[in-house]
Amino acid sequence: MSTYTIPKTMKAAVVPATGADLQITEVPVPQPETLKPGECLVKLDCTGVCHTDLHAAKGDWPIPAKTPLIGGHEGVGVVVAIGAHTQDSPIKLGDRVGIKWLADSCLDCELCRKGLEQSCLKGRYSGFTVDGTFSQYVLSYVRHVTPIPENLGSAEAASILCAGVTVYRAIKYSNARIGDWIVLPGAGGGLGHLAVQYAVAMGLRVLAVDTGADKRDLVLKLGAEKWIDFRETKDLVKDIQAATDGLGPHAAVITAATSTAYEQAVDYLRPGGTIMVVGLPARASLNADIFFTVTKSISILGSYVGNRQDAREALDIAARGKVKCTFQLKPLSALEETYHALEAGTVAGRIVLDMQ
Ligand SMILES: NC(=O)c1ccc[n+]([C@@H]2O[C@H](COP(=O)([O-])OP(=O)(O)OC[C@H]3O[C@@H](n4cnc5c(N)ncnc54)[C@H](O)[C@@H]3O)[C@@H](O)[C@H]2O)c1
Ligand SMILES: [Zn+2]
Ligand SMILES: [Zn+2]
Repeated sequence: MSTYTIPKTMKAAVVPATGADLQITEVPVPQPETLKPGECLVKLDCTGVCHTDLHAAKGDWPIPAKTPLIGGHEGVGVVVAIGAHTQDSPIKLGDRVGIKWLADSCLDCELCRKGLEQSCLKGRYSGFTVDGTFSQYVLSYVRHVTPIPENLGSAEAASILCAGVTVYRAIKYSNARIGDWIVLPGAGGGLGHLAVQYAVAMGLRVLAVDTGADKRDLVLKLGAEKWIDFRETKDLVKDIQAATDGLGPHAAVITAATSTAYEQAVDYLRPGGTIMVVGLPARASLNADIFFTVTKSISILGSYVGNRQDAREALDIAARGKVKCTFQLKPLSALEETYHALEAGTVAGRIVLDMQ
């Protein structure tokens, strides 16, 4: 079902094989008459670039992405077609919606019913197991696209759909309460700079850890109270504890894409503290000292994006102006250079691609 004119081909960034260079090329647009019930076609305004897209293209994780792959999972656009015979669609033609990492799930298994739909065994992942948003149109699913609040621009909303919702949920489950200290290793990156703002909005005191003057200036402007440059400190544990009343932070939300950022978390956290495992470095395992994890009563929790409700809450907070993504808008042709910049750690905030 569509009242829009849909072209036969579109521009897309394709990863032909794991680890291969990106190709910007013309690919077929899924046509409205081929959509199954429950599927929809979204014409994208823009899409954020998450470090996850780079991990997927490089094959960093134990589960490989599909190939050829169109990556991307922070897309915002307009619904231009809905599959025939779709029952009770929560969205209509012309609605502005977001595409997040979890493209679809069964909504009927125990995990889905309990709100852990991102771990559904039938889950489909944008830019990983199904094609994502580095293209002008994307096929998605009416039950999982996220309505975008009217007063939030598409480019402003894009990175809330992955980076925002992920850190919002991680902070929510970190057990940190108003007035507590939270340390954010990776604070100057895409996830991290939003984490600073969600944490401040929740009344937490933020110690930001990252590197370089650009990221320092950004996180202090966004409300971090203290800053440590991980490349300059001689003793990270001592400096983090000194910055947080001598006892260490109550929680750590680790969004760095390197395993070194995890190494000393058990040592610097306050007894009773929580480590939120968010950053997904390549082929990494957590090495936590068991004796101190026990005697300091440390909780170590994995946190995986967020469910549909988390996405709506994270967007609502952004729409009310409490959290603003700091981004640079670039064309799709800048994706390759964006990957190099993420690898080099030189992106403060986010890069968002203009798909029009
Ligand atoms: N758990 C989830 O559901 C989830 C969701 C989205 C992204 N991620 C993962 O989160 C990670 C971050 O993604 P991003 O898009 O924000 O990446 P990014 O590259 O924008 O940010 C990472 C930041 O970490 C900093 N950093 C590197 N080493 C550090 C260290 N030792 N200490 C402190 N900071 C350090 C970098 O300078 C950079 O600013 C990626 O691994 C991504 O795959 C996880
Ligand atoms: Zn992401
Ligand atoms: Zn399910």
